[in-house]
Amino acid sequence: MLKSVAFDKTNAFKKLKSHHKTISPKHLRDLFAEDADRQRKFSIRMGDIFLDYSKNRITTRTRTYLVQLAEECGVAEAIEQMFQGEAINATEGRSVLHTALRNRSNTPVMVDGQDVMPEVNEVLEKMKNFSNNVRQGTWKGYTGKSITDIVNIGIGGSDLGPVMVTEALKSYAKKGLNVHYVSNVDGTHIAETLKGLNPERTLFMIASKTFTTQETMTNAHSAREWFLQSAMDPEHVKKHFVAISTNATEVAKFGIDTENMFGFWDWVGGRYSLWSAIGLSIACSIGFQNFELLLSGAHEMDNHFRNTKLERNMPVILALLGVWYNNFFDAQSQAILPYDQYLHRFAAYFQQGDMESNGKYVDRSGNEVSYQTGPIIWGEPGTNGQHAFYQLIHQGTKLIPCDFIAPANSHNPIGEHHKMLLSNYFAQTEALMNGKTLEEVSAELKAAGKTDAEIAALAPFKVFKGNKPTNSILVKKITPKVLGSLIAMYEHKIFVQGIIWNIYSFDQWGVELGKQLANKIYPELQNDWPVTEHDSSTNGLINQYKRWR
Ligand SMILES: O=P(O)(O)OC[C@H]1O[C@@H](O)[C@@H](O)[C@@H](O)[C@@H]1O
Repeated sequence: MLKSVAFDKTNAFKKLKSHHKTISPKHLRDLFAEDADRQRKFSIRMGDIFLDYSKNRITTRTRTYLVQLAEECGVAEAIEQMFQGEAINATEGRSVLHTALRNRSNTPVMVDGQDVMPEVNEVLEKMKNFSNNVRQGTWKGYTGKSITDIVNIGIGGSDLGPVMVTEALKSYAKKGLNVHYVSNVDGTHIAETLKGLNPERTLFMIASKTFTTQETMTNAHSAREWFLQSAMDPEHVKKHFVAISTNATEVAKFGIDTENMFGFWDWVGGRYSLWSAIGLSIACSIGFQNFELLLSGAHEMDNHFRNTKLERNMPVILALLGVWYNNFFDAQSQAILPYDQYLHRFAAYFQQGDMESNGKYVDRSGNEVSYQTGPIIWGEPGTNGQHAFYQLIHQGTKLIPCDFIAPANSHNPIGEHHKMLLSNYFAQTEALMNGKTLEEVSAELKAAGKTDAEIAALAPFKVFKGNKPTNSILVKKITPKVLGSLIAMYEHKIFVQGIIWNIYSFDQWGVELGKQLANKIYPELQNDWPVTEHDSSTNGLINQYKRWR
């Protein structure tokens, strides 16, 4: 069991609270001026990933206190408890072992006295054979033709991870094999996806841990109907539908041959499941060898996380910096800004990863917390974001800590593009840190020939206060291995923050209420009678809908 430590009652918290008073008036520019060695002190390299966290509002003393906070909150013990398969997801009574899915060293991982690695490897072997067959064209559809299109039907963790990785590794994708993702219960999603697809050459992957999720099952049934309009015979379903699930009974009920079912286990959380059979569409797209490299990259980060002392530990440091801004500077959000078009779904992926994990207000003792927990995660790829929302980051009133991610090498080294992209990447964190003073602005306006009166009128609008904290994560190239490490880095960051905030990061009860109410309202939409049993707003909306439909 994870111990419950009142985060805001720790000694380190108190120290940080008073230390914050000395740090908050300081400008990052001064912190750099005071210490020429700052980058060396505040950076970590692991393999092909370099984290520079020197542009944060910290000193070595801040780091010492933050590390003490992690120690007092039991981070090191919690890490071991997770890796060793303890049921740390207490409210669901489950272990949390996505790390076992990528345990390339194959050491035994025990759950309830049983080593899970043989089963993990068995499913990987099945994924390997299947993905090879699809890619080589030996898996045939009902008319003997090979597969050209895969449609993964899933939502939440059964969609976001596979989409993000497939997009991120598109340059490794097999030509002539297109992978599509359908998640939304809005019929438009499946209708638009199926337009132009040939049922003889389309393979559906129904990805759902529970195999009961309303959106996924509705889309899966519509896909089967679409398929049977051409194939006619339900016998053909088995050549075009596979399932990825923990629920064999429901899979069989749907009519999918359990031979074509890829299993995983309840100790894999949905939002941590891309490493399991949920990643089958990824393996088909980039090939199983590359999928294994993705696992290896994650495993490398797992080892770093498990074996590196806290102050040199990338996920731990990222987590502590997040806590620093969230709980001492009252920052509400955290931006993830990848300077890589292939990572265009990266922030969206970690929106679920982080917000579903740490969006909790009850601590591990069952009491309401008296401090802020998980931040709002958001972001878009640079440089698009620069021309959209960076204005607010630079000159708005909110403090937004940002992670800037970029590869040193592009998969598409066309002309000067990558150098331009990276010059923006470097420039933004520099600008956010230094800002631009009134003197600098005035001198610039003077040089441009403005009069003193014009300068006085215009200058205030052109001042940038700076002192905006950023992390720079520079990687060699977005390869499957590097991507695996990056994802695992963020996963563990979320874990550490959950431990420190004394909440349970691996359940998601907050998604249930809306589902329950939707199930109650659904039958009410079957007739034209006005509804009266809700509040006046909900009644009014439903009745307006009924009048208009
Ligand atoms: O994979 P299934 O069971 O369809 O769940 C899909 C998603 O459902 C949501 O309500 C959340 O609970 C997510 O964590 C989960 O990934």
